[in-house]
Amino acid sequence: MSKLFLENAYLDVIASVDDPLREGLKDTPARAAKAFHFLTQGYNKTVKDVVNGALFPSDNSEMIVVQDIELYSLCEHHLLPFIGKCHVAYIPSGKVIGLSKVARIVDVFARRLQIQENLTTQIANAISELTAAEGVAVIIEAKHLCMMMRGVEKQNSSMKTSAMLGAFRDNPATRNEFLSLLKVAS
Ligand SMILES: Nc1nc2c(ncn2[C@@H]2O[C@H](COP(=O)(O)OP(=O)(O)OP(=O)(O)O)[C@@H](O)[C@H]2O)c(=O)[nH]1
Ligand SMILES: [Zn+2]
Repeated sequence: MSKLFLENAYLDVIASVDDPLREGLKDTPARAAKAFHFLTQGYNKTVKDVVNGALFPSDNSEMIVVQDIELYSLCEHHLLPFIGKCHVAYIPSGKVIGLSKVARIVDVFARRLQIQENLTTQIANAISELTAAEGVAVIIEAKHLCMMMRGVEKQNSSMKTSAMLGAFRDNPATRNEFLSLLKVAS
């Protein structure tokens, strides 16, 4: 989508409630277009690009947990933010992934228009495909502004979603180990 198209769209949005040419608002369409482009940058990225080949051979076959990855996304129903934390675990099978790349993969999918359930599954599937791990688990805990600052206006509820693949789905002991590791660290 062209930058100008987006700026004009924001101009119309602002004009529906205020004078878009008044001093305080005159640069807002350009700023808002830039911000929206940033918030949806995941559409311009692929997992392969962000991982940049950072997969390393390893004999380790124990659970690896990356916890409390901050997450900012936009709900596809209202275009309002949902904000929270993502926890990722995997059991490697011959290779491990660069630590920062786990967070980068989260952002590839979070920086799109999303519902939390699909975001969770997409992250898990991407890590599974990339690493061919024995198992992958993803948990997201998030608060949705569409439920807080409008609509039902509940300030304290949050949603937890999970995706469990491979050993995490098949083996309750593996799943429990992951859940207790999260508790120990929090
Ligand atoms: N399952 C799920 N629902 C979401 C997510 N983000 C927003 N929603 C919900 O999407 C639903 C859209 O419902 P609609 O009735 O079409 O829209 P609405 O009239 O704005 O609904 P209210 O929010 O209840 O005022 C709402 O229940 C939202 O809470 C998400 O990530 N997952
Ligand atoms: Zn919403």
